[in-house]
Amino acid sequence: MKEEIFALKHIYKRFPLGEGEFTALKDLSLSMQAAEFAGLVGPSGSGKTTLLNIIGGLDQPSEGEAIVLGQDVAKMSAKAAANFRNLELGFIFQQFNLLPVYTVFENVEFPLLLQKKSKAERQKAVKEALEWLGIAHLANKKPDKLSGGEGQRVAIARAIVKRPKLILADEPTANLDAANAHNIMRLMRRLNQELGTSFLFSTHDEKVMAYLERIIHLRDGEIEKDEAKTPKTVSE
Ligand SMILES: Nc1ncnc2c1ncn2[C@@H]1O[C@H](COP(=O)(O)OP(=O)(O)OP(=O)(O)O)[C@@H](O)[C@H]1O
Repeated sequence: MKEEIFALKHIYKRFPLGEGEFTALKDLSLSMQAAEFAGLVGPSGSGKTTLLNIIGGLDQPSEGEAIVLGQDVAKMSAKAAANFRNLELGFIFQQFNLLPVYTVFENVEFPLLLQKKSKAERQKAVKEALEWLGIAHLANKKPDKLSGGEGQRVAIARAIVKRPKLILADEPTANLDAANAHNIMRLMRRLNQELGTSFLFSTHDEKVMAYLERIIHLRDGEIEKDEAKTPKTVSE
């Protein structure tokens, strides 16, 4: 049997709006199995980021059940959710979110410090992650000395260094040119296939969609279509 990565049931998310409220997610149910490479697509405001935030324990649903890696993120305290994110999940954002005063090595090491790993474990894991992404030679550079493609590789190394089962990637190619966007997608697909890491993207980018094997179309906070497709292969 395949391992379930998350299962959302009848999720509603309401935000206060003026005197009333705005419903950003409406009775949404969705699940994902281990090693899937999937994406949320849909018009601006359709609820993609809101949904990623709920799965990532960054926000809580107003109603419904959200089990992520066996844990009920809808009922966690803020502290428990932060701990869960540090231990279990990888995040990749369009702005990379690297810490400017630290080197590439230190940026990638950071999640392992939060996990209180020993120095020897940290060094081994960071070295492996940098090698995986082909950026070992950048270890001592500061983020402001990196190109966009290099910066996003560092962000991916930071996300995979703790070997999470699930990586959430919100518009990861938005700040990259076409060649870098393809390179980054190929790398993530390789990580997905070789390490078995599940990825859930939020994207408007056709280049990202080409690599996905499942596309979940959102509209006005609901799933309009959940489509399996044949992805572009990494060698294309
Ligand atoms: N904190 C908030 N307070 C009020 N409304 C919010 C909040 N966060 C999101 N919304 C609203 O919920 C809806 C969904 O937003 P969300 O950011 O999830 O959309 P999206 O599909 O990710 O859009 P984009 O593609 O532009 O990033 C939008 O109408 C947005 O204005």
